[in-house]
Amino acid sequence: MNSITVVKVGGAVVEDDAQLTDLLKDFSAIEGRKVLIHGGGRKATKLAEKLGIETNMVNGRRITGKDMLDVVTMVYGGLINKTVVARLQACGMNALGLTGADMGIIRSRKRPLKDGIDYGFVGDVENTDGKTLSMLVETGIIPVIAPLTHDGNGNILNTNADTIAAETAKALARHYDVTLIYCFEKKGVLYNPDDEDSVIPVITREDFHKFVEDGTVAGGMIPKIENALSAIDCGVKEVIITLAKAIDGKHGTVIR
Ligand SMILES: Nc1ncnc2c1ncn2[C@@H]1O[C@H](COP(=O)(O)OP(=O)(O)O)[C@@H](O)[C@H]1O
Ligand SMILES: CC(=O)N[C@@H](CCC(=O)OP(=O)(O)O)C(=O)O
Repeated sequence: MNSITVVKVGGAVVEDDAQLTDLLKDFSAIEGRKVLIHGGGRKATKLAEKLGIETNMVNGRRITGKDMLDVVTMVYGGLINKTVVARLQACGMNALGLTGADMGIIRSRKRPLKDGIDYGFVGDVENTDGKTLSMLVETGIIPVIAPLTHDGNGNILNTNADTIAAETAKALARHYDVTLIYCFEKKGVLYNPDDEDSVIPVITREDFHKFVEDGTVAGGMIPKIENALSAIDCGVKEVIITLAKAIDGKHGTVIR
């Protein structure tokens, strides 16, 4: 099987222009087939605040009312996605910006009430079209995917970018040997959040449960590792969580 690299870049990097430019240069240098998934939660929160729309996050997921849905559609599908595509084109990469609605690549279902919480216009992924993505990739296109999905009835839904990355990697695993790299602003999953160099080299499902229990892993890192583990369970060959400046696959935390 041919190989493919799926890179997910998080909100803190997307928000910082210099970091984003560096990451896109490094992403351009990755050899072979590749796909980029971007987040942008922090940018959406800032724009929403300017517009007087309050942000509420529950378990790392944004409660997405109608006004917030408009904000995230503009920020993820427009501002960030198109900026990233333009920058990649400048690096000589034939990038194509997509949301999950484009070519119907990621279909989702509006999340039902969970523990009495109404997440609003948030989508749980039901199906990802790896065949169409691989067709694009095989013609030399580099898909750049925003964290937006559609329900097949004309509605855009907001979906966590780490989940989009895992689901995309899983769908591509039927066609390729997939390496999934989650990059963010830290060197990996850390034993001690105050010690930047305390990178945990390998995390298994067993370690993960232990780290959640003792508080080593918290906040947004919990769903990120859950997504990483689910990708491994579904045939993704390798998952790495690492610093945006170190996406060469040789650094960070390996999820097994
Ligand atoms: N053990 C840990 N190691 C590294 N980061 C951790 C850890 N536990 C919690 N975190 C937090 O998780 C955050 C990453 O999750 P999140 O903000 O959702 O990332 P992203 O922006 O890439 O989606 C880090 O910024 C950090 O604050
Ligand atoms: C439903 C949900 O929570 N969606 C996320 C999508 C963006 C995202 O995941 O961005 P980061 O990777 O920068 O965190 C949100 O709106 O924050």
